[in-house]
Amino acid sequence: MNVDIGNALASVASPGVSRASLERLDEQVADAHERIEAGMANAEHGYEALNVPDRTDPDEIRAAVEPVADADALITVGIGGSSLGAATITNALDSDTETVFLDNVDPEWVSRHLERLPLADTAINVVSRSGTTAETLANFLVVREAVESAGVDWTERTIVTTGEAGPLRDLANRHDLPSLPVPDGVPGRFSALSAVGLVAAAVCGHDLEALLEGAAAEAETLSGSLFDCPAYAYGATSYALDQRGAGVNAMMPYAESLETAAEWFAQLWAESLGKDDLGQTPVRALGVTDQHSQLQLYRAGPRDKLVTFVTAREGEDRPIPGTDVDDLAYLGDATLGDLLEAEFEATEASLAAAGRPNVRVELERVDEYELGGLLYGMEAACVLAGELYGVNTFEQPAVEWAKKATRGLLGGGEFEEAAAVAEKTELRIER
Ligand SMILES: O=P(O)(O)OC[C@H]1O[C@](O)(CO)[C@@H](O)[C@@H]1O
Repeated sequence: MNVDIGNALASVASPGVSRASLERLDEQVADAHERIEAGMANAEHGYEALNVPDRTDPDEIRAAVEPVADADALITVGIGGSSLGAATITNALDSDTETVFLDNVDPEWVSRHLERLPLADTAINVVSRSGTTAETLANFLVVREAVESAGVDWTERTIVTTGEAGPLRDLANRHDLPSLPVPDGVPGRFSALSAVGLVAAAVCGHDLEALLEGAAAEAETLSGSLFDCPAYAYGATSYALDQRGAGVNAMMPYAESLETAAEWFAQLWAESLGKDDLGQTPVRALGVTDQHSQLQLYRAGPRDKLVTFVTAREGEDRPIPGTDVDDLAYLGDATLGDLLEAEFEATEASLAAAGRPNVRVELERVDEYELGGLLYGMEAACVLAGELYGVNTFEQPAVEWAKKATRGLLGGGEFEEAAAVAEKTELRIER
């Protein structure tokens, strides 16, 4: 990925970061890079995430999915990092395999999917690092029951990706299921380029080597200066803008195929940096669509936002037919791609004209190689930002309270968190 941080400079935007400030910050980037390099070299927890492309074996993944490689449909049962990386990749690329990501426990939504999928020709990709995530286990049990009710042997349709121990590992061993390990020392949100994200890509027939080559090429750009490394430039600029008041980061890809990438980024950024009362709030947005909804706030609301545009320089195009509507005649000589690009450039310029900071992340096109670079680049940007914030980038303790409360509410043990639920302060306004 390439980045253009020109519209984040203080000469353009407020908040903005001066070139001199970036040069001073670059000293911290150099120190952070040394820590990152050492962490990678020692396979330290978290930093190991940036070694994943070197550690992932595409042949091992393809061998595991071979029994279901011809599936017409794929259900991935996982949540957070155990779903969003896979969804980012498969939702961005064309495939004949229909993909469904059960990463919520909304009963109507789950039932609708199970009723319409060809379960006899559906692969089941169960992913959980811990193997204990309630939503994933609950959805797996529901999917297994539905598949059995359809007269299908679920053990012939299921692949498991999980840790060395836990209920899912036990299940895989007990039923001799094809299974893959999750990478040691890699938090789920950083594991898109491991089996966690690539099993789904393999079932869909995507080029795993290209994904990993794109990531590896991005890894080669990691250096001791933000001025030589797009990922560090993005991470450092986002951090610097947050320090100057841009506490929100709207991730706004100008490609439908990258909509899920914004959702993946939101977990990566929020769960890694949201600690010690610090962190920048990611907002999922989409161009051109959100020009007709959120742009008003981005351009004229509080000066508390960075907008991150992600664009692809090349892509399939389609002409706009001529029209006899005079006011729209100018469209008749254009293509949809021309319109998309013009709207992106106009929106980028409209924010700059209003002094609203924005950064452009550029891909050549949306393919496996570029996706691998984007995923790796944003992971590296996040690791660097975590170093600059001085937070523990790779843990997520704040999510545990609600898990305990949930278990308590469902009779899974005595948890004071569950008791707190009953003590809710109420002020009900009823119809
Ligand atoms: O892969 P697991 O262990 O099921 O966890 C799923 C997700 O839940 C979290 O642990 C947060 O609860 C995320 O960090 C993780 O990606």
